Amino acid sequence: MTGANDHEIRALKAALREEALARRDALPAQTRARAADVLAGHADMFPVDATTVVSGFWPIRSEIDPRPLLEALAARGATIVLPAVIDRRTIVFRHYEPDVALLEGSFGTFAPGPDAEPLDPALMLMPLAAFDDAGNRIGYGAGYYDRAIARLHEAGHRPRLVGLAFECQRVAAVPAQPHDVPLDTVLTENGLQEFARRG
Ligand SMILES: Nc1nc2c(c(=O)[nH]1)N(C=O)[C@@H](CNc1ccc(C(=O)N[C@@H](CCC(=O)O)C(=O)O)cc1)CN2
Ligand SMILES: Nc1ncnc2c1ncn2[C@@H]1O[C@H](COP(=O)(O)OP(=O)(O)OP(=O)(O)O)[C@@H](O)[C@H]1O
Repeated sequence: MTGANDHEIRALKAALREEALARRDALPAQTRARAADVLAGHADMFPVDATTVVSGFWPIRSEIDPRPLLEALAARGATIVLPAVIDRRTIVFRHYEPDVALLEGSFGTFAPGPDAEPLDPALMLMPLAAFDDAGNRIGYGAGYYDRAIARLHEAGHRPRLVGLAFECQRVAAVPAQPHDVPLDTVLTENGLQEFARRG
């Protein structure tokens, strides 16, 4: 890929991100609360048991709230982990237990501290800014998730990637770059959508 093309893709992604986040920010409280409940109502669609490590996230800004869904999965025995930013390029996933205090990290995120056990998720419930009908996603632009997934792939793991989002974050097409790892599934207030599994 040429430098100019890459530059154009980045600019297009930035514009799509900004527009989708503005739509997400504008959602009324009732829509958000209902969406969180709808997500939790789909917990049975995920094959988890007491051996499954599931990554969630502690919602920031206007992100959809995955916590009721995480609680439902934990009730079925799943181990929940949350992303912790450890440097400008890296997130690790740390064991989340409801009674342990979360520490505030970069960008207003909250995560378990360094005493919490790091674990690799088999099911990743991922935040996103925008997504399309092929499962391409855009995050906040830091590349944390894309790098974390690349690392898991290198270690021989193929976690199932599930984006959690509002329908207003759906766009016609996300221009994918070589490092972008597409979603297997997206779950919105309208339900689950499976994408063709690649690789
Ligand atoms: N809830 C939640 N937790 C998460 C993430 C996430 O997307 N959501 N992350 C997913 O990676 C990691 C944190 N990464 C983040 C990266 C950037 C921004 C952010 O708000 N960026 C600013 C730009 C900052 C700058 O570059 O100056 C922005 O978008 O305006 C937030 C989180 C780990 N934890
Ligand atoms: N596997 C990777 N190895 C090295 N750099 C990467 C990798 N994945 C992403 N990056 C870098 O991270 C930066 C941000 O990428 P991108 O715009 O795709 O982020 P994003 O999808 O919005 O973020 P995220 O994946 O954290 O949600 C880019 O400069 C990209 O080159």
